[in-house]
Amino acid sequence: MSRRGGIHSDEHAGFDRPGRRSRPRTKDRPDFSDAALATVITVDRGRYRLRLDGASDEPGRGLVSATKARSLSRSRVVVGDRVRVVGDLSGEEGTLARLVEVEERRTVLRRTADDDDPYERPVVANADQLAIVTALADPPPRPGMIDRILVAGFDAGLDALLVLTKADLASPDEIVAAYRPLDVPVLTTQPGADLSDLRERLAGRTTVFVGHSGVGKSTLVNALIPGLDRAVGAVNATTGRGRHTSTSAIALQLPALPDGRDGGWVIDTPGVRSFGLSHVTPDGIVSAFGDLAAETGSCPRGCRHDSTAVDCGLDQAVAEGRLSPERLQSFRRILDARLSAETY
Ligand SMILES: Nc1nc2c(ncn2[C@@H]2O[C@H](COP(=O)(O)OP(=O)(O)OP(=O)(O)O)[C@@H](O)[C@H]2O)c(=O)[nH]1
Ligand SMILES: [Zn+2]
Repeated sequence: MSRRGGIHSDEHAGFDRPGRRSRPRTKDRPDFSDAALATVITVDRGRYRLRLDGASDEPGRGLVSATKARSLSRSRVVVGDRVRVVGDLSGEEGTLARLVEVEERRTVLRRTADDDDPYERPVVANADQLAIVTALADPPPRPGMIDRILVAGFDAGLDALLVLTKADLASPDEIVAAYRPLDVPVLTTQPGADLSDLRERLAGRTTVFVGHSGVGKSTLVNALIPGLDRAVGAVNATTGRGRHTSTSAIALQLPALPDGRDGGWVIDTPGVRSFGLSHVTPDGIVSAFGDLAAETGSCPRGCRHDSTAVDCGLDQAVAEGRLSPERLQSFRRILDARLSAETY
């Protein structure tokens, strides 16, 4: 993976002309290390909405709009990116700052449009956790989809969390049982539910919310952030924009916990229909599970660790009692989500 200007530019690797990349860059590149730091909270057709570091927590403070400097024209900047910004930082109506540098990403959640798409696209940068929001009914849960999103999250090194909505309509028991062997925490909600467990899980970290359209993700985000009115068509206090913002991801700050701790950030993403995984390798998934990864040392080269694999170290670990068969079975179900071409 090559780096340029502090950003992983791998997503467009296929388009890069060779001469450009080898150009020496340290000598004449301006030094922006003193420029203000900010986080990208929305991206809308070449306009970036940023929140400056150190701004007060009051809604609407420290927000500026920016465009990318020409030096970044070929780098993709996504929600969650940490950036350096110069120019007019007043945030006043009509002002436009200039985004000059993207800091190295801690994590990148990626997806491909579908499994045949050779170009992986970063979706969100620097998240800590991925919350998969699924309704227990209306629409019914799609375990294949949950698994695919989980795979992308594990591959990105994010912690996973399953949030089951509409618990007033159906029982969560089956899904809870399916994910227990993988140690994925499962929380349930319904109208009027106490969200303190969820708030606790979100506190102090950045969590990407991903889910199929109609599962109640906006309802949940609105419940977490009083006064937000997400996706009801009204102008949004945080972004100053209307309903169309729900077609792109947005970072939203959660209120502090009752004891004063930082509530964390949610990155709400638009309802997904598919989650292509062609960029994910079996070893990328295995590495999310330390105990399993430790057992793959004896696997033959190129082992896919799936149920058809021959001499896989994971089977040996079960045979020798170091790994529970349920955990291996659940892991392989996840792996199948990557290997199958199924999309939704
Ligand atoms: N019974 C029940 N209905 C819910 C619950 N949560 C949300 N709903 C309803 O489900 C429908 C979809 O909710 P939204 O919050 O718009 O779902 P979404 O996932 O944001 O969907 P998109 O906006 O299409 O991405 C609405 O009619 C909600 O009132 C719940 O816990 N129980
Ligand atoms: Zn193996």
